[in-house]
Amino acid sequence: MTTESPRRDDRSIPSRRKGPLELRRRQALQGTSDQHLLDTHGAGRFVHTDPWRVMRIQSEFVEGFGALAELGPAISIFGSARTVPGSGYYETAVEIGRLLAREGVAVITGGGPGSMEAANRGAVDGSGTSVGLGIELPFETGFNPWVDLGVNFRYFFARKTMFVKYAHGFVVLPGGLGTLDELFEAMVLVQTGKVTSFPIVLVGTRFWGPMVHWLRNTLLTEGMISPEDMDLIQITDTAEDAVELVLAGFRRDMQERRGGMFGSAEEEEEEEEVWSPDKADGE
Ligand SMILES: C/C(=C\CNc1ncnc2c1ncn2[C@@H]1O[C@H](COP(=O)(O)O)[C@@H](O)[C@H]1O)CO
Repeated sequence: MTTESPRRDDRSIPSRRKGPLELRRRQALQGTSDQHLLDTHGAGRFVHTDPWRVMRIQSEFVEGFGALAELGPAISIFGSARTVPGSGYYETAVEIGRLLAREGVAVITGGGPGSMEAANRGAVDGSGTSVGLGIELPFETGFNPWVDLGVNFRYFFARKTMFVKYAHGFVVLPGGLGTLDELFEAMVLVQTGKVTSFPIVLVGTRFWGPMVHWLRNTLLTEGMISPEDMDLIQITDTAEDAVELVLAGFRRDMQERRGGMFGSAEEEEEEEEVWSPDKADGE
């Protein structure tokens, strides 16, 4: 039995061109790169590959940097997503947001409910800039209504970079695992010199006291941290103190910078003498 060759233009045979290739039958049915890229009907397998993920991660950094570049001085405030309006912690967070706003300092939070909402609320109340860096979670919570500039992240690590990069310090209210994660990440960044002049203020001596006690009486006594690591955190009970402490570092920093730029020649010489690399080598 002889088989006739199909005609080149037989429309019943799937075919398409891809650059220099001409593809037919099953070869032609394996979607184009453009289709994979543009198809919005359901998540294609391709979007779950690691190279694709890298692009998404990159875009989170690009969008975050773009959105926050012009923010000016800012403080990140953390605390439980479960703090209820009217509670002491909630009201303290509102007050901290308000006082910072009145100092012309933007408030950055995780954009969620509880203490995040309270701090954003205070920032709006104080006519300041209220930022929320949201995180995509399995249970959608969305931004709290007091976020004026919201950026949503899929990846915790990209979001965490923004909390540190665009803030001059952290204020940490009582919270759970999310808050502890944010607190300890900041402590490690300061401890390892990845960020400098970065005050971390804990609010709530009753709540944080046992943790500070454990740091001192277990981690420090067992040699897991150095005595100076205990200086990474400061602790208070009032909104006023929290704002004073967190801005003291920032103000000192600004003064030092201004001193460096506008200080007297003697001061600059003195500074140079202290930090001379030759002197440091000789030590
Ligand atoms: C649990 C509930 C909502 C969760 N929504 C959140 N939205 C944004 N950011 C969040 C959310 N939950 C946790 N975070 C981050 O962690 C910190 C609070 O976590 P904790 O475990 O409650 O201490 C907070 O600073 C955020 O950055 C609805 O009840």
